[in-house]
Amino acid sequence: MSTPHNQAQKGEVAKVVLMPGDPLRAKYIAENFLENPVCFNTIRNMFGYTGYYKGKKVSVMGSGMGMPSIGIYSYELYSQYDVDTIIRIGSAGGYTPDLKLFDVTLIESAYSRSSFAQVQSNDPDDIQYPDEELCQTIKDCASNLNLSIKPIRIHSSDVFYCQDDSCTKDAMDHGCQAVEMESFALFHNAKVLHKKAAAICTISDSFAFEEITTPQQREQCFNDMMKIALEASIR
Ligand SMILES: O=P(O)(O)O[C@H]1O[C@H](CO)[C@@H](O)[C@H]1O
Ligand SMILES: O=c1cc[nH]c(=O)[nH]1
Repeated sequence: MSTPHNQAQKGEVAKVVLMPGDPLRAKYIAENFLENPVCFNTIRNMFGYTGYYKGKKVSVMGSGMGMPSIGIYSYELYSQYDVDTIIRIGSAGGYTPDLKLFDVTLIESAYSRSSFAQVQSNDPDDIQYPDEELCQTIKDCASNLNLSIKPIRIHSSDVFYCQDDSCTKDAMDHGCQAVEMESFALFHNAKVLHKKAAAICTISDSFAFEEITTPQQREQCFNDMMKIALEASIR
């Protein structure tokens, strides 16, 4: 079997998939954290790998940027590859000055003005939620590793470059502390397919101060988030 977007055969993908937006972040994790990683997808360079972490089978695959992209990959993983759990491991822009570069956040809810949920299943909710038990596991793993993880509400935006700050203001009025582009759709797909999803994001830049991480850092330096997600994936 294969799909138009994923050439993996059934059984080549683990029950748990870690999903960064950047396919090169997926490659980095596979090559640096997994034992015996095998690449199962190269279509559109959306690399996917399955290997072993502490003896347990784990997959890692890029989602691409934005809700249409993660919408396709996550739907196929859940519905055609029998994946139970997807943990997004993303980057996010901080809205508030208390979120510093490299802070690791746990997404406890995702607010969006996207039509993704409405179009996908007539779901009018503008807030989507991750799996509570999985979030608790992630918090426990962070604590066991002695790493800090900040619970936040994320803004899942359809637009990276906005013409003015009205979209940011609206999101902050809805309690969002940072922005990314995928969690809302991932949580929605998990909900309609009765699967599990969570998201961990590392702060890569900020609307409150000038500093910014480089593309290379976003690919290879978010190791705390990667370790927490890997530990959670085998629990
Ligand atoms: O680093 P990733 O996981 O791609 O996440 C964030 O980075 C991209 C924008 O630069 C968007 O996909 C956003 O959600
Ligand atoms: O979507 C994103 C991700 C990181 N930083 C941003 O400003 N937006």
